Amino acid sequence: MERSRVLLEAARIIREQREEIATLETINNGKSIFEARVDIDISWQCLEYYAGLAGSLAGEHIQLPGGSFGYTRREPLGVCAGIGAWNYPFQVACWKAAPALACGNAMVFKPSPFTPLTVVRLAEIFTEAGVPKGLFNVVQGGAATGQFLCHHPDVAKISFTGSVPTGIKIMGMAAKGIKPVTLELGGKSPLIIFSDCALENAVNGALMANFLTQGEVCCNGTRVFVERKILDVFTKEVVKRTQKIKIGDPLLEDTRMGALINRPHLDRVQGFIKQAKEQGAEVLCGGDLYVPDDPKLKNGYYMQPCVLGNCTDDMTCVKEEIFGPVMSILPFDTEEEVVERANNTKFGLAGGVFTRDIQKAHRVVAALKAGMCFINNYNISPVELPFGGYKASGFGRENGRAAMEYYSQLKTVCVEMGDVESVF
Ligand SMILES: NC(=O)c1ccc[n+]([C@@H]2O[C@H](COP(=O)([O-])OP(=O)(O)OC[C@H]3O[C@@H](n4cnc5c(N)ncnc54)[C@H](O)[C@@H]3O)[C@@H](O)[C@H]2O)c1
Ligand SMILES: NCCCC=O
Repeated sequence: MERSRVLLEAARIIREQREEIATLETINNGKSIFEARVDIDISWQCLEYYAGLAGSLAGEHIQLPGGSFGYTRREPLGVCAGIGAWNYPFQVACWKAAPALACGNAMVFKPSPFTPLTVVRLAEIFTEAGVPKGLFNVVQGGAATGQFLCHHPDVAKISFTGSVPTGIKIMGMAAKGIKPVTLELGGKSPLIIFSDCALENAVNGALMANFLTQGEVCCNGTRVFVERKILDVFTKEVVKRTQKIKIGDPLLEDTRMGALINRPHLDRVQGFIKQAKEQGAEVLCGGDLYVPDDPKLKNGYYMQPCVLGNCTDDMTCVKEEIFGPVMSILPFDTEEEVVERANNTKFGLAGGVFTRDIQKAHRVVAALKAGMCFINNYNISPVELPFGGYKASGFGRENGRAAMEYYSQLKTVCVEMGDVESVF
């Protein structure tokens, strides 16, 4: 209950300072202030949620013959290392810190060197809220600092959010120390639009699935499978809406797409579009650099959100995570065919389906090999729901009750009520 009170106080301070933290996050990452506010809201909700669970950590009582019994205790792991990506800097830190602290652990958090700012504010807020000195710590740095944390003998667990190649290295380092690890990695998720969907919702869902945070979202539904019967009408509407997305200064109220994280990443995303064209995809809209009118923004890392048509499953843009505002549209004819194609990927983070047929919706998500599935919506993040991947997208879960298991360990106590019968 004491941990709960401190987390609730931290959540209250975040709510109170929402605007200031959101502004800092926009400067940190380049996402629109509109979205940064949502991220901050999800962050304080996460702290409130785990404040609610902190007092519920409990074990089991198990009866044994002759009045003996056993019981289990959920105990903290110790010092947990959190290593974060740059796309949701404050939110990722809260998704790790809240369950870690609720379970009684300490955390050392390393943000991405591209977004060092807001997690420092989180540490200050924890201190103001009453988190004891040294319980939540921030270290800045890149790969070398991350490696140091993973190898450190006092670190008991590693919770990592980032790319698959780095995830592989983290798992290797964790293996050397026999440390449990949570891996929240990348994706190339399918979004399946059946012809019996509510079209406007499906179009909204496709935009949500592709263009939040400049498309730099791990669970984005970037392979948009559309039933051929509605391919033209759906595509036309998606293109029309994509062209209306307001790009520019992320601190302006009406901006809905800000700047990508840095020049090399922007060049990488542009490279994927160039390759898509070479492989036969058609750019239906966007894809070019965007130069805002404001002269102070002219060297910013802006691009127009892009919709690709004429895509096939073997194209690089359909197989690899682009992590930018690029949607690939793929027609399909039957449910069986689309499920098979949707699952034909090394990733398994998320998936979505739009249909009015509720039986079909549940049948399809049951068949998807993905950890986070949406029916008739996409990319909302209720903190009550466990989030995490299948296959190369990682394992372990953040959010929901499930995360408590990943930040605690189970001790079993066996209690003898009779005499000891020795076999010797
Ligand atoms: N599944 C999820 O919840 C989730 C959420 C956000 C982002 N992501 C993924 O993250 C990726 C983008 O983020 P990124 O470019 O920051 O990823 P990244 O793997 O390059 O870096 C992630 C973090 O790991 C650190 N790091 C890099 N090399 C390291 C090493 N050898 N040892 C220890 N730490 C090291 C970085 O400094 C950074 O803090 C995308 O693939 C995206 O899908 C996943
Ligand atoms: N809504 C946050 C999703 C985290 C993945 O990038």
